[in-house]
Amino acid sequence: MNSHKIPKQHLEKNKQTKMLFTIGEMITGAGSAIAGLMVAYAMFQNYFPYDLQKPLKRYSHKIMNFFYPYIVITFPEFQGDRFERSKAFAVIERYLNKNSSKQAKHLQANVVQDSQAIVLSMADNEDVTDEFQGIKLWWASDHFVPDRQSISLYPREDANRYFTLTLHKKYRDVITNSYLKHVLDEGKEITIKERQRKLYTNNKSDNWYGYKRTKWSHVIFEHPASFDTLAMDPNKKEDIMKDLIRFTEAKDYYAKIGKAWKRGYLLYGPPGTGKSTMIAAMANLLKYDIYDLELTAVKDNTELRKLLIDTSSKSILVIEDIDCSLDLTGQREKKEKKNDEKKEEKDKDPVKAEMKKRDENDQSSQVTLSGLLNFIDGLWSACGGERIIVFTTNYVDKLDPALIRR
Ligand SMILES: Nc1ncnc2c1ncn2[C@@H]1O[C@H](COP(=O)(O)OP(=O)(O)OP(=O)(O)O)[C@@H](O)[C@H]1O
Repeated sequence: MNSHKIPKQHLEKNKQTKMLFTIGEMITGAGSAIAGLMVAYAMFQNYFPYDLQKPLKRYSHKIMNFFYPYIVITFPEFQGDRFERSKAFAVIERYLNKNSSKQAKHLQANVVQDSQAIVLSMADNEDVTDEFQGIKLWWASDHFVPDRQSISLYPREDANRYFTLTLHKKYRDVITNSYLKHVLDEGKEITIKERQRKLYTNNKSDNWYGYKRTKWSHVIFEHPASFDTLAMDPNKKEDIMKDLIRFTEAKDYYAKIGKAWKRGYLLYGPPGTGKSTMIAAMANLLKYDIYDLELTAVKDNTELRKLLIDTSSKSILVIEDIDCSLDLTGQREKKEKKNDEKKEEKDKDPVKAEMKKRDENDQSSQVTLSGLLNFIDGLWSACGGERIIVFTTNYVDKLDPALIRR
């Protein structure tokens, strides 16, 4: 018997050709299936009664959901009246940044307000994976174009970006309870780290309302002072730095002992001995903003509270020259004395006394010591979270003991 042996090389080549053939067939098959589906969908849209389309779509969606084991959560970039960018979207963008810059091949570079660096985020149709407590999750970025044709002044009307998070049904609780909080916390942390730090000062309440309403005005904070350049006893310097760092890491401790996450410092000494420089060094060390509160521009305790509410966390609130800003140096006795004098004056010339009173009210701040103490240590002090309050004075002996005791 004659056996005709086919060479091995030939066999391999044949095999490859066959495989290519099968893949080719598969692609052609898939292509025609998709084309078929598209034709069917177009016919469905054109010929199926419009009123029946909606319920049919709803039911098919329900059936799909029953078999589909994943949950998809959408985070749109713009919500509500669409003029304000969703804070959650911005924070998620920052969070995903760390994964997307490694995993995604197509990135989008944005200059984000208040950020000192260019923010890279994944472009549309890109996706990245994340892992949380051993659970795998998928984030994707996309956009949709609204069907309605409307004229809008809004530049992004035609491109509504959104992120989707896909997870398995069985992890729903872990993800909604812990993972999303983790994403928001970490995203916020990154945002704060990369933000351009600011130096704020309070405006008079006449500017708080109307078109340009703002309680605080700001400039970019770029003071070069640091603990390295500060001339002071190295041990004291070390103590202060450690104390500051400990404070920033003590969120749980403050929560455990039931105290507001605050820390107060009183810097005192003759003019030009480095009090302001120390504050700048503190802000640079902790990467905090500074709110320089000009107490003489604050009318009363209510305004003081409003200003406090309007500050952000991770900031140093500075009240410089507290002895000059407010008459806290034995203010109570002085007031009594003044009241006696006023009574005498009123008896003599009531019109003149009233004029004087109005004038005084216009010029001087009505912020009281108790208002200030409430601001530092009372109920209102708890709002806003992580914050350091620094007072400076040239004359520590003149201060009311109630202020120093805190
Ligand atoms: N200990 C210090 N280390 C480094 N620089 C200092 C120190 N003390 C003072 N200076 C320098 O002296 C100048 C004045 O300091 P600074 O404004 O911080 O003093 P101050 O105590 O806040 O004064 P004031 O009470 O008038 O506000 C700054 O330019 C600062 O650089």
